[in-house]
Amino acid sequence: MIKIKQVTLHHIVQSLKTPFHSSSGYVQQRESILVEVLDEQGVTGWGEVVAFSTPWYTEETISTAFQLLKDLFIPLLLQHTYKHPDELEHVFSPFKRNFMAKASIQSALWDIYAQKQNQSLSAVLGGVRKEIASGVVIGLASKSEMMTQIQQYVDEGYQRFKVKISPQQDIELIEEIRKSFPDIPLMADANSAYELNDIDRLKQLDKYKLMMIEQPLAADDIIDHAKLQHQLDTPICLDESIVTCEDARKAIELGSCRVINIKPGRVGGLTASKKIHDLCEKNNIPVWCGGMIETGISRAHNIAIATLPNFTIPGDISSSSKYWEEDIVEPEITAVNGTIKVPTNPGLGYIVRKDLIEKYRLSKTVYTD
Ligand SMILES: O=C(O)CCC(=O)C1=CC=C[C@@H](O)[C@@H]1C(=O)O
Ligand SMILES: [Mg+2]
Repeated sequence: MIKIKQVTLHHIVQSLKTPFHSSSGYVQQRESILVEVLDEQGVTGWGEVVAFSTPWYTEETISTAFQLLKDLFIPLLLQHTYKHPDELEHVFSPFKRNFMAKASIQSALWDIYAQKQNQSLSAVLGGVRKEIASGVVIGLASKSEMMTQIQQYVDEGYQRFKVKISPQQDIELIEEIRKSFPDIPLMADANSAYELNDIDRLKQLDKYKLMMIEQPLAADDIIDHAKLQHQLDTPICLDESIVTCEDARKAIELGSCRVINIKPGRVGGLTASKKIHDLCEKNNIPVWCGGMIETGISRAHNIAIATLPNFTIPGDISSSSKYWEEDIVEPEITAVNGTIKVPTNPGLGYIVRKDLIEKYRLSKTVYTD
């Protein structure tokens, strides 16, 4: 049984090495809340709130998550005892959405649970891979900067390249990339920058052998995504549209996508990620793990979930050094020749560096039962 006796929220901020642009948002200073959970037997688990400072990706923010953790989710966590982290889903279920806040606690509980089983997080989740293929994201920038970055990441050995697109920069960009890199595994992420009216424009992308187009239309529009998918050869991958397992079921049933991007934070944690994974597997929909410009803590959770069998496409899990001068885990996460080794030691498998947390910390708040 797991009984939690203390939760500490570390609110930190780090500068990205280079600012990150997508069609819907921009990040330079990355705020995060690191969630340190301690059980009665002295085992510590770590989670991370991956919401951004403003609601440009989904509606949650660092402040909304902080508020709800403090007022609701931490007091609830402290009230119960747990045989398994899945039980938290039920404890939090009376409260709608706010999945990134919920996921941060649940991930920490998974970390504790794995340590108590003396197994890696990957093993307790049912992972089957010893290493995962690493992909990389190229944010919106000038065409020439994006080309330079792609070359750099090709040289580093990454196995999949995702470029951000928008109606202002799409066909010509992809055309130019394909001229220089005819065969790289390439995909485009639009972060909802298009409307169904843009169908002719999107159809023009079919000739570039993209692995998929991610989230072309609005997050709440799986009907139009289905109409679009029926007319496109290129598979659609849904990101923002899938926040629950039910969303995934409906999108699959309607034919709104042929691939799903799972981000544990977006869907409420590792338990929900596993459920969506299983549903997709049954329906022959491959999945991959997205990224949230996160620290090594959330990256470690992502690595663990990406070892499940239906994560067959390289995701957005890249080296810590892509964004950070120094990551707050040791060893840092490193893709070597486009591959990340999955840690085998109990729990997360990385040591969290409290010295660095202190260095980047804006505030620390402790809650006890
Ligand atoms: O973490 C990474 O390396 C990539 C992150 C990334 O591409 C995204 C994070 C958050 C919002 C988006 O702009 C984008 C995505 O939609 O996947
Ligand atoms: Mg996306």
